[in-house]
Amino acid sequence: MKVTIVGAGNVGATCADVISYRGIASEVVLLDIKEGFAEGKAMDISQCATTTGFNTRVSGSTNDYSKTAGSDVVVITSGIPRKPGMTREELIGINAGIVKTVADNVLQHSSNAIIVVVSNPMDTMTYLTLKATGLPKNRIIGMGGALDSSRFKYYLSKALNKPANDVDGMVIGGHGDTTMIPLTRLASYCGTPVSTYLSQEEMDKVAADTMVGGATLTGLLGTSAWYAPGASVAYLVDSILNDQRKMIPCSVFLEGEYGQEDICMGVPCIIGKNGIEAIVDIKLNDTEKAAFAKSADAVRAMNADLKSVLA
Ligand SMILES: NC(=O)C1=CN([C@@H]2O[C@H](COP(=O)(O)OP(=O)(O)OC[C@H]3O[C@@H](n4cnc5c(N)ncnc54)[C@H](O)[C@@H]3O)[C@@H](O)[C@H]2O)C=CC1
Ligand SMILES: O=C([O-])CC(=O)C(=O)O
Repeated sequence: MKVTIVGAGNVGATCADVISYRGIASEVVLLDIKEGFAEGKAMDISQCATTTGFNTRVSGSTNDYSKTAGSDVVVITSGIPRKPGMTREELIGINAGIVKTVADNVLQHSSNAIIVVVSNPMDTMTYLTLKATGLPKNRIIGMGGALDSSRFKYYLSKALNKPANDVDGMVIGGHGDTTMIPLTRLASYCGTPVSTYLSQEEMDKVAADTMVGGATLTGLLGTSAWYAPGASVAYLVDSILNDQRKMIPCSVFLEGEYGQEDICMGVPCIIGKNGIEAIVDIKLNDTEKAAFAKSADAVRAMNADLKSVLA
C-alpha cells in the first residue's frame, strides 16, 4: 500500500517515520516545495531501516506529483504552523490556498485516494478540501480528534497517577483551543468512570489543559508540536490501510448528525478501508449538546472566510 505525505516538515516527516518503522505501508512518498527537503528527509528515514528493522520504501520529491501516482492514502500537512501566542485560526489566510492547490494536484495522480487533512485550521481545511474536490465524504478525513484524545488521556493519566494506556477517553468538536470538547463524563480508568477517583475540579482542569494542549506545546517549543501529531496521523492511516475499523474521532462532513449540517467537525467515526465507514451517534447529554452547538458556531464562522478561495 502506498501513502503520500505532502509537507515534509515536522509533522509530515514524523508521520513518515512512524508509518515506516511500524510497517504500516509498503511505500511512503514525501513531497515538499522546498528543493531537496523531502528527498533529504526520506533518505534520513530510510537509513533507519536496518537499525529499527523495517522494509517500507521511503522516497522524496520536490513538487513532482507524478511520483505520488497511485497512492491509497494522501496526507496533507503542507502549510505553516502557528507561533506562540497565535491561534490555529490565524493560519487560514496562507494555508487555504496551499491546501486547495495540493488537493487538486494529488487527485490528478491518485484519483481513488483517501485524503487525510492535517493542516490548520484543520476543520476548515477539511471542509475546503471536500468542497474544492467534490469527493464523497467518506474520502475526506480531518485528523485532530485522535491527537486531542491522546492528550486528554495523557492529562487524565497524570491526574490519576496511572498509566496512560489504562485510561480511555475521547475529544470531539472543533480542533481549536476553545472549540474542543473533552468528554470527561465518559472517560474511564480500567473500565471504571474517572469520576470515581477525580473531583469535579480535577476533571475540569484536565479538560482545560487538554483544550490548550497544542498551545502549551507551541509556547514551549516555539512552533507547534509534531511527535504526537505525526503518530496520530499514522494511527489513523493504519486503521484505513489495514481496515481495522477503529473508532476514532475525526473531522467529517456532517449532514444532520449531531444536529449539524454543511460543516466538518470532530465526531466518533469508524475508520476502515473506505475511509469513514460510519459516524457513531453517541448520546450526548444536554451540556455536551450545547457545547457541540457552540463549537459548531465557531467552526462555521471560520468556514465563511473560505468564500474567496472557493469562488
Ligand atoms: N491537525 C492537527 O492535529 C495538527 C495540525 N498541524 C498543522 O500541520 C501543518 C504543518 O505543521 P508542521 O509540520 O509543524 O510545519 P512545518 O513548517 O514543519 O512543515 C510544513 C511543510 O509544508 C511545506 N509546504 C508549504 N507549502 C507547500 C506546498 N504548496 N506544497 C508542498 N509542501 C509545502 C513546507 O515547505 C514545510 O516543509 C501546520 O498547518 C500545523 O498547524 C500540526 C500539528 C497537529
Ligand atoms: O497547536 C497547533 O497549532 C498544532 C496542532 O493543531 C496541535 O498540536 O494540536
